[in-house]
Amino acid sequence: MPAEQQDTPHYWAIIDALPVAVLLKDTAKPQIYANQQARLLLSLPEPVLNLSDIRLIELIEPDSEELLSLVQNPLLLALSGSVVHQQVRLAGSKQRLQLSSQLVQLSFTLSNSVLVALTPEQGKGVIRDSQRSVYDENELEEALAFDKLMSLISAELINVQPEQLDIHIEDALSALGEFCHADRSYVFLFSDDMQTMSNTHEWVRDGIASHKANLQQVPEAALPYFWRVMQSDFIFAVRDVTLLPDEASAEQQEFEREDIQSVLCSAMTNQDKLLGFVGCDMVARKRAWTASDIRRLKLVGNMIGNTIQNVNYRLSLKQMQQELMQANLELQELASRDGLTGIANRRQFDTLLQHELQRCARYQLPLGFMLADIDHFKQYNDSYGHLAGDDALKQVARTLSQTLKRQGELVARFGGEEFAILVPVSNADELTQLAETLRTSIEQLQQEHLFSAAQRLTISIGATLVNPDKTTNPSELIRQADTALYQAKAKGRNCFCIFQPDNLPG
Ligand SMILES: Nc1nc2c(ncn2[C@@H]2O[C@H](COP(=O)(O)OP(=O)(O)OP(=O)(O)O)[C@@H](O)[C@H]2O)c(=O)[nH]1
Repeated sequence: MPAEQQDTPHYWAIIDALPVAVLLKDTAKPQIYANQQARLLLSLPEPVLNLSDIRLIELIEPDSEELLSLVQNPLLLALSGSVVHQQVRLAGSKQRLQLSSQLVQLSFTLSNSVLVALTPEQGKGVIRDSQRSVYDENELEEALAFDKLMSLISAELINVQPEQLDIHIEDALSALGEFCHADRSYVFLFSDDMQTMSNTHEWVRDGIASHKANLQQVPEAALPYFWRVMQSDFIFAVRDVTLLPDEASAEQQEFEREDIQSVLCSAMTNQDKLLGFVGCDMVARKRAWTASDIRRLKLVGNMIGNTIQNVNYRLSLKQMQQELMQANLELQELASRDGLTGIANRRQFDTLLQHELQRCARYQLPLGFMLADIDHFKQYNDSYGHLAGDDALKQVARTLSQTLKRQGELVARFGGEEFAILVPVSNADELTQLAETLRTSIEQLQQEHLFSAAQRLTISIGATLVNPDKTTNPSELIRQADTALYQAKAKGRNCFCIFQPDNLPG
């Protein structure tokens, strides 16, 4: 086994004894080694650390006295492979420290290592550089331009409509690719069960091949090393993919297939859950990713991750609302139907009658109303049984409904074996014709009823025609139709009567 794959590098004894605080990380491995001086300076109990231990070290920007956020944390940036030279102060200490990092190719290792030295301000660090600021002038201008562009894109993303989301994400990716001088930039999302990842959005420089179509539902097993590093460090920064360790052979093959020389990916998270990642590839040449590249990538990743979450929340809220509305409609429908016959029930009828009376009063239209009642239904039940009675009710309901098909016509179960019928007729003749049609439609069913005069199932109908005004009372209409029905029963059944104001029951 090569030396750099063992738990502690064999050259460690030399670094451990240095009189300067040094952190060392092999870029291909998650562990970070702190030498004796670093352990003393940073109060670290163990020499082997991981990135989460480093996140706990609070650093302060000594001029502004501001606590450095995770995104600006120079220790994390340095250990992720960026070259950093920056003054910092440890929380709780007054001493200014010079934090300097360097990527080194140690002759006895295969991959790159990052050396981070923390030296007192006046001291001479082993890898201390000239006193240059983190950014040179060009970088500063680029950083400003990028930030301006991002604030424009993020403003548009705040209330982005779901159908516009892809365009805005692609804009952000193209800005990221251009400013990081990359050849490709992209977004991958993990499936909910974290078993696969899919390339959802991509930007490619002119002349560079796209691989998006082949990168759908890529299983964890296809890129195990990448998956592991991403889950533990939330960042995957590789300057030269040929220097990846042996355990990353699957990744090396995939990078080769896509002609990738350098790659940089940063996780998109929501409350510590990995949603996916945003990344950049170098195809034409290698690139030692800078602190600015990482900052940009994290910014774009956060922006896209938050927007996707936001759109998903809004979509699921909308879907929930629609489901609720649908359930409500179904409930309303259920509450307005008669359970046995399936036609409108009394409650629905009352609402519609009120509505029709008002409509006809407004437009000065006549309204016809009928009550239809099955003849000798008690005897039908008694002779053929209650279930046969139920079937007869269903059959009558279906026949009446099928006979009345015109707009505005309504048949409802009024109660027991009685049906209420609303018809927008224009005169008494029309009402008479309709009543006769309904009566014969039941008679023609030829449903046996030996205890009825016609020897078959029949109905009697009481009908009335009104010219409603604002004062017309629904119960008056019902009373009139009921009076006419009583007359039809008295006349011998299987017939209809139209209400006449002077025809009082007798
Ligand atoms: N099977 C069944 N019968 C019902 C239902 N609702 C009411 N009935 C029956 O309908 C019958 C109505 O009887 P009555 O009001 O005496 O009238 P009728 O026998 O039809 O006599 P006329 O109306 O005078 O011709 C009763 O026996 C009720 O039990 C129902 O949902 N199913």
